[in-house]
Amino acid sequence: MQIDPVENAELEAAAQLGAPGACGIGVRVQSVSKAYGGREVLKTLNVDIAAGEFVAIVGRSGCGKSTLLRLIAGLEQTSNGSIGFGAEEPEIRIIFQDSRLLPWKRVLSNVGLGLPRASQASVKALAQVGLEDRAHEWPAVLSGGQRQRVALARALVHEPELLLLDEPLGALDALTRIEMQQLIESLWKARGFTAVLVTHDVQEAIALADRVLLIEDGEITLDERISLPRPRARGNLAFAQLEERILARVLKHPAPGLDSALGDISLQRTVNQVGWAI
Ligand SMILES: Nc1ncnc2c1ncn2[C@@H]1O[C@H](COP(=O)(O)OP(=O)(O)OP(=O)(O)O)[C@@H](O)[C@H]1O
Repeated sequence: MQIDPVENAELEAAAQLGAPGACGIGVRVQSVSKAYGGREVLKTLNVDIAAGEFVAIVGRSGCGKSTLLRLIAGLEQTSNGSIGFGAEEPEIRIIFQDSRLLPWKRVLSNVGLGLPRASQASVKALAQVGLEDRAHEWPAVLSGGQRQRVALARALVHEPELLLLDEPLGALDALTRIEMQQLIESLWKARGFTAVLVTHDVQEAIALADRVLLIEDGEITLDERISLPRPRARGNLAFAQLEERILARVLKHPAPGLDSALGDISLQRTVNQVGWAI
């Protein structure tokens, strides 16, 4: 993975942004732009992510969320600007919407991919995602949610300092999705890594993140700090108001008054128990 190093002073600053996590690293995105074939997808983006912070990125389809994640992961190069980390050789892992497990390897071997041998660490990581009893099965017999748990274990086994999540729960049913959100939050709290989550689901972003970033027209146009106490009750009034406000912002409609907002919320909750997707 190719990482652009930042200057020492900047590294320290990035590492010290906000409350440092137990083993998270800071990220500094500085004047980053990305173009494909002359079409600019990201325009001079600037954002600092503190060590141990949980940041969610939302925005309409095609706005550049996954592109930013791939740039942070070092899977693609920026057209301009730089991305720096609070460590010289950061341990970065990325999880996608599909688990990308190797079908010819059993669950435990998938978790231990890249490690010299199936180790205690793989067993422990599998236990942390609640799948220790499925270690010797094939990925094909697991449910979609279980496969994503294995993908999570495969990332955790490397003790990531930065975990990038590209719509990892997008294909899951409503209940599994909420269970997975809780699992991700508990692992993040226990391990202290920095997390960057791309999601279409505003409710998911608010449930999990310390900050929600909105990308529009290749720029970050909203950087909202979420100060609700954790764990966050989705039915709570403050949660619902925030969700309404951010969604209105994403859709570029003015947020309605509180009364009508609450009416809409209860209606939409009945229709869609997961939350509002963009
Ligand atoms: N390798 C590529 N070559 C050309 N264009 C690309 C490439 N990767 C992404 N794009 C374009 O960049 C834009 C942003 O894509 P990106 O996948 O980052 O959007 P997104 O916000 O993650 O979308 P979605 O929510 O639908 O996944 C899109 O218009 C896409 O077609």
